[in-house]
Amino acid sequence: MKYISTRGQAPALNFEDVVLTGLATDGGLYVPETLPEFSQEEIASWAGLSYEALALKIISPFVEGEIPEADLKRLIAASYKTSADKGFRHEAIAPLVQTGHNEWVLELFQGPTLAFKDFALQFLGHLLDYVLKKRDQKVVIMGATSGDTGSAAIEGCRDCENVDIFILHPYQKVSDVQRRQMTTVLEDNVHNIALQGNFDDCQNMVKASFADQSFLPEGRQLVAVNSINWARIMAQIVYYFYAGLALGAPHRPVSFSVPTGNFGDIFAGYLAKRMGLPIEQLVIATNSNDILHRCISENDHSKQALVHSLSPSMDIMVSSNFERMLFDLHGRDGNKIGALMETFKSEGSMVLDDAVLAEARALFSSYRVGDDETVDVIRSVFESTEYLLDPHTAIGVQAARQTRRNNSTPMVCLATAHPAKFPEAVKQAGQTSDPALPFHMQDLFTREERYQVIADDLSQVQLFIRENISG
Ligand SMILES: Cc1ncc(COP(=O)(O)O)c(C=O)c1O
Ligand SMILES: N[C@@H](CCOP(=O)(O)O)C(=O)O
Repeated sequence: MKYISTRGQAPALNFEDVVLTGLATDGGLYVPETLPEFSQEEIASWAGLSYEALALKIISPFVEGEIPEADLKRLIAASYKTSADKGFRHEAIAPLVQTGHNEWVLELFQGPTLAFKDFALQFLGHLLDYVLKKRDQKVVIMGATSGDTGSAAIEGCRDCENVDIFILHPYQKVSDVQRRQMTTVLEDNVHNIALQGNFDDCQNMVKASFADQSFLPEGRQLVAVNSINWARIMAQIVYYFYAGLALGAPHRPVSFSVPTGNFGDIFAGYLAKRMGLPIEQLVIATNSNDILHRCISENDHSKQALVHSLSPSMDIMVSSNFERMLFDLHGRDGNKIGALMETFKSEGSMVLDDAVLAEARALFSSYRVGDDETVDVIRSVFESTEYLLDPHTAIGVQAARQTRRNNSTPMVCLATAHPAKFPEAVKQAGQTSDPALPFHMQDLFTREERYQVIADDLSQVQLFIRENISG
């Protein structure tokens, strides 16, 4: 399988090189040159497979010719093991819970750091360890987080011998639980930077560093743990198939509502559809940082000031993976995407052609949910079902309810995080005590923290990284 850049000017790469490369040299993102497609019969034959067995079916074609099946099987088994602390806390790995008429919540927060990021980052950690040992290579991971990617990446990579990991989070703009999940990991190869800026500033800094890596010591290269890394998206495709099969696909269609920020998760859903899963509706659910909702509903893809919300992990204005979507919507014309992204960078906005917009609207519904509505949904779902949603999941549930076209098709709302990560929103929704953290995190607030506050200044951040890379 070859991978090509969305901007058409970078060399095509194989899977392992794509995993280690992050951003393409032309600033684009890597996507598979061709997408595997599964027949309805083949998908039907997967009914009842375990999560690991299904992951093997879906991931195999993407790594064919590079990772032998026995090795891939081992990586997958290590990534999706059940355990009370370092693994998934539910036998089903991604269990479904019914919250309304033909409405389901897919619990993607059963992993070690309580967010959907564990699905891809547990796998990426094992994959990197495997590839780097094979190549006898050391790398530097640099990642940006609005709260969840950071801890999942640290958890996934803390035991990788050949990795130094540097995670940038926006100072004082992630929840206390999220920050402590990252900053209480004290291994020598783990470094947390609290950047005096917002998530977009963190992400810009990461992208700028990928574009010019001359600040690194000789022989080191940056590796991405954000969803610019293709392996992240690939691993996330699996749970769409898993939920769809559990609800009767491919014999009946299924819909998904996805709390959206960087557009990685819903892009994985779009790919699942193209690979053969009969998905009827894909809902982009945003908080008040609603550039994607405005784009789909009004053709207004313009940057606005980033607002700090009760769903901080989705406080994102520039959604990296939308570029991958635009690439497909523009007939995979890299030159067009290069020009479009340049316009967006220089003018802060872009307008889609009528045909492109029409196709985007055929593929996606969208809805924006502000903080008050988020709190109301957490409260009302709890009152009717005693099920406690986290604020991001609540946005997905509300967007599903507001945009749903067909009640006879199961609607799956992706539960992207555990409510214990966001006690503030939960309290505002009328809960009198904080949701309990799982057993392995009960001492989180007594653990020692280590992090560095740094100004929103590229050279200061790069200096910190350079000085802290292991020898
Ligand atoms: C809890 C949670 N929900 C939703 C999202 C949005 O996912 P994506 O960035 O893949 O759109 C994120 C992070 O991005 C998140 O951490
Ligand atoms: N919500 C994310 C933001 C980064 O998104 P990613 O999927 O590109 O890693 C977070 O929690 O950090």
